[in-house]
Amino acid sequence: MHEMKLESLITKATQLAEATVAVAAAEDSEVIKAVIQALQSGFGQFLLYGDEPKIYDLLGEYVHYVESGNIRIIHADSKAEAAELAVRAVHGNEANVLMKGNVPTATILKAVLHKEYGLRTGNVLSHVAVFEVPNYDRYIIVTDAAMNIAPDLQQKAEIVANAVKVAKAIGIEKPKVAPLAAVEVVNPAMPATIDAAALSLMSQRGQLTDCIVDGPLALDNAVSIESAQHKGIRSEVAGRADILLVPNIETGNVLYKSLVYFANAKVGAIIAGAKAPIVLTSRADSAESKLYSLALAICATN
Ligand SMILES: CCCC(=O)OP(=O)(O)O
Repeated sequence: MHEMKLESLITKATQLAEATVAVAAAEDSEVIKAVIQALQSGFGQFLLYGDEPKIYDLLGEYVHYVESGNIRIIHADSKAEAAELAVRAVHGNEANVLMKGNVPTATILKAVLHKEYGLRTGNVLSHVAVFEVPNYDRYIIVTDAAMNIAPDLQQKAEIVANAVKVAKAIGIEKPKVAPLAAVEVVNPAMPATIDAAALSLMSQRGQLTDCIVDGPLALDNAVSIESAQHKGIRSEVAGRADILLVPNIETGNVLYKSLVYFANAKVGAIIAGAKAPIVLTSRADSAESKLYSLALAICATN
């Protein structure tokens, strides 16, 4: 069984090669807290783009990190400009991790996808969120809550591949993947069930590697062995899923926020598949989640 505490990613991040993180719109108390906690834990160098006076104000007694060179502040007049400058820093190899600060997801993604200075590689970019859920014995990885609106089958296959790489980076060697739907049988009127069945066959035929995909599964029988047994579902994945592949962004975003707000889950989240990992949490997520996301990004760079 892999270590399933997000805290363990912080220890791992301190043991890996030094990373430089470009933060877009760093003028946010939770973002600054996460940056300080990362430096106190012993990982990361930070380029903070945004409203310089506000960032200085938020740093308060920790301004010595600017004097020591662990933090550099670069003023931007708007959130869009901060996003562009931070993305350009990664594009130009000044930084090897990008972080969303207090900027809407759409604004940072617009810069990430920019044709001239963006971070595309030709792969599908997708959001991967790793949850530590109270009273649950393993990480739950949800993909995609933030980037792909209504992925087709090919995009879903690439989203799975991105999530599998992240799972491996945190010690899950052969993750079990549940493509979620509202039911656990193929129903021609429900496209998510047809894609789930196709992905399962792709897994059996070796078109999706380093993982076991089986679905469609509904959320209950993906994560609860009791539910799977009760419903008589025979599957290697049922009740033991590591990765939940959601059919669309609405399902993913609602599941992400349900886990945080109703289940008190902790999360670390990034976008994978770009030139560099992108720390991408909700603006409203805690400093702790942003810290775990930074650690996850650093684990994913190595
Ligand atoms: C789940 C991360 C994407 C998201 O919903 O971000 P915001 O809450 O900042 O819009």
